[in-house]
Order: sequence, then C-alpha cells, then structure tokens
Amino acid sequence: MAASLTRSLISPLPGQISAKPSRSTHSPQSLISVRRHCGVSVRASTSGSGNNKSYEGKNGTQALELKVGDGAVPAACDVLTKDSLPSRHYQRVRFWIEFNCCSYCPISTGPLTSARLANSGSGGSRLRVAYQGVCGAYSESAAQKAYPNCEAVPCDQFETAFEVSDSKLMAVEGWTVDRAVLPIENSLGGSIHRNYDLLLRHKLHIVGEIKYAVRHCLLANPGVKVNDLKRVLSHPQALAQCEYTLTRLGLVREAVDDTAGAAKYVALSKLEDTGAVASSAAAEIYGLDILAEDIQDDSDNVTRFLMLARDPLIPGTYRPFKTSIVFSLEEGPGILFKALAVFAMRDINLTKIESRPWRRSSLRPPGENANGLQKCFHYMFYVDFEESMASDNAQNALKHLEEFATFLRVLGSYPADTTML
Ligand SMILES: O=C(O)C(=O)Cc1ccccc1
Repeated sequence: MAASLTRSLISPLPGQISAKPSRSTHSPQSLISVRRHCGVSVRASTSGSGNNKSYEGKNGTQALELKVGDGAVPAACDVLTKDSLPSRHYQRVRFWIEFNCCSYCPISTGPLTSARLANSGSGGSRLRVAYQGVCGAYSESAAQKAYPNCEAVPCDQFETAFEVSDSKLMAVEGWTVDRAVLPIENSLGGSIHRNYDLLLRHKLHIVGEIKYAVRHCLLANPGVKVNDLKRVLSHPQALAQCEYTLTRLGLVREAVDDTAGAAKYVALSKLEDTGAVASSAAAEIYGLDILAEDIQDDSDNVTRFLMLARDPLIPGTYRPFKTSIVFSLEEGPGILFKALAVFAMRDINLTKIESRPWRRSSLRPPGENANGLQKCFHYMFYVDFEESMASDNAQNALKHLEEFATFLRVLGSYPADTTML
C-alpha cells in the first residue's frame, strides 16, 4: 500500500494536474488546502473501502486523489483540515503539496516559528504537544506515545516552544501548546547536553517521561543505491547511534536539527549522493526508499523523552514517581560525596547523574577554591531519583541537600515510565 500511495503522490503536476475524474464527492472536511489568491486549488480526498470510512479501493488498497487547479474554489482557507484524514495520509498529502506546488501555494502549516506559534489560537480541546523537527521525527512518535490523542505540533527549535512559556503576554492569554516533548538521553548516544541546558534556562516543569525504542533506517531517493551515497544527514544523536554502520559504509556525516528534517531535505533537493538516517515513517511521508533497516549499533536503542509543561504536576504516591533536580555545590573536598549521601542514607535510588558547566559563571569574576587557585569551572549537577516529592523521605533529602547546595531547583516530580521495551 505504501508504495502505491507514494507513487500516486509523486505523480505529475505543478499547476496543471492530472485531474483524474473523481468519483467521490468531496465533503468540505476532505478539503486539504485552498488558496484562492494564487489561483490554485489543491484538493485531496481519501476514498475507498478501508476502515469505517468509505474509501475507494483499488484491489483493496487505499487511494489518494489530488486535483490541482480544477475550477471552483470554495471560500479561501489556508488552514489544513485534517480531522477527516488518518494522520499518515494527511502528512503525505501535505508534503506532496509542499513538494509540488509550494511556489504556487505555500502551505500554512509548516513548522512553527516563534511568530507563528504566538499567532495561532489554541482552538479545540485536544492537547497540543510541541516537538522539535518536522513530521516523522522520533519526538513526534514520543509525543503520540505519551499523549495518544494529542495534536503533535512541529517546531523549528525547542526555543520556539520554550520562548512561549517565558512570554508574559502568552502566560496571560494562554499558551498555544500545552506540552513540549524533549529527548534527554539515549541508551547508546548518552545525554543530549543541549537539552539539559535548556531545562535550566527555561522555567518549564517536567510532568512526565517516556521511553521510546528508536529504530533507524538509511533512506535515499528512489533509484539511489547504497553505493551511490557519499554523505548522510541526520540528527547528531542518530549519527552517533549508527556510528558503526556509517563508518563501515564510509559515509561522511552531516548533522542537522532532526532526522525527519534530513529526510525531507534529501527528498526536496532530489539528492542522489546523500542519504538520511531517519524513521520508516519519515521514509513513507517523504517518498524515500529504505536502503537499510535497524542500522543502530545495538538493537536495544532506547531514547528517554521528557514531557514539559508550564505548571508542575502535583506529585503523588499512587504509582512510582521520579523526581529530577538540578543543583550546584560549594567548593571543597568531598562535597559531591556529601551531596549524594543525602539520598544514599535515605535509601533513595538515583537513576541518573549528569554534570554540565554552568554557563552563567562566565559572566562573573571567577571565584577561588580552598587552595587559593582561580576557579574557572562551575558545574551544575542534574540528578534523577526514584521518589515522589510527595514523600517525606524526598523532602527531607532535599532539605539536607540545601545545607551545602549553592543552588537547588526541582525540575519536576512525575510518574516514572516503567514499561519494559
Ligand atoms: O530528530 C529526531 O527525530 C528527534 O526526535 C531527536 C532524536 C534523534 C535521535 C534519536 C532520538 C531522538
């Protein structure tokens, strides 16, 4: 099904489209996008016999029909209505429209920039979850795993989602996203340092975590073979997780913001010597071939994502909770040992510890340590522990830690993802 669908999407166009006579009647809901001002209308409909909806099937397959420039243009509207389309179809159609007629009718629902995020209304009651990247990114799947009925909202950069939370105006008028999803660590690639830094820089609260098994594919344009490839694009974590395969293939690696963005770029630029490391969903959406599957260095490749919100979750004890904190310490021998002992002596299990340079220190004159040496390196320690902030045990541990911490912030107390992958 995927192949025939992709083929039909990458068929003729621009402007004068193959207007195959449509046997189906298009309800307003099946209209994908109409741009009256540029004189091009784009319609897509699903039809056939699949599922409960009356899809028009050919040999049991689902078919998408796209017609461009076919006369009557309903009321101008530049918002994609997707409620009548299964998500994958919707995404394929959207890419097709961008791919084939973006010079005629730029689609309004590309990744959100700060300006667009600030301008869009919150609308319906579905939870809106921001993620960095474009459709087909792993973060999108993580968002959907965490909040199965959510509307996953692509963002150019994490800052786009975070900025909103910092804006007083938005705080008053209401956010346009309810959550942001952030990959934080990976079982092969380790911590995503930049995202640790973001947690400190912004005031969002961790309200959940999700573990997601990531399976990378090597993607390329149709007809391109592995031997044709010289270069591969992807998110730095994805490149790190596929180190062995990519080295074996002798491919030059280039880091980009997200895996699906890499796939989209390869497709849009019709590159023949460049592939992308991304998901099979990205292959489907952007019409790329999968040259190799499961190319990560270890089949157990799990990424942990954090769910962020502007308000903290009220911690409970009704199920296993985790708490994430960040702190800095005074100078002195054994101080880190003492800090960690506040957990050990209360039998609190630590699941993660990470240290990051404290960038703000560069703005201040460096301090001196006990030996009178100039102190150039200030560190922030990020610790996750298996206890809810609703428990006296956790509260006592943090009170104890405060005695020698120069800074302490609880990033969130949230239900632990205990699923085995
Ligand atoms: O780029 C993506 O698709 C992401 O969601 C970030 C990422 C990259 C590699 C593994 C997990 C998440």
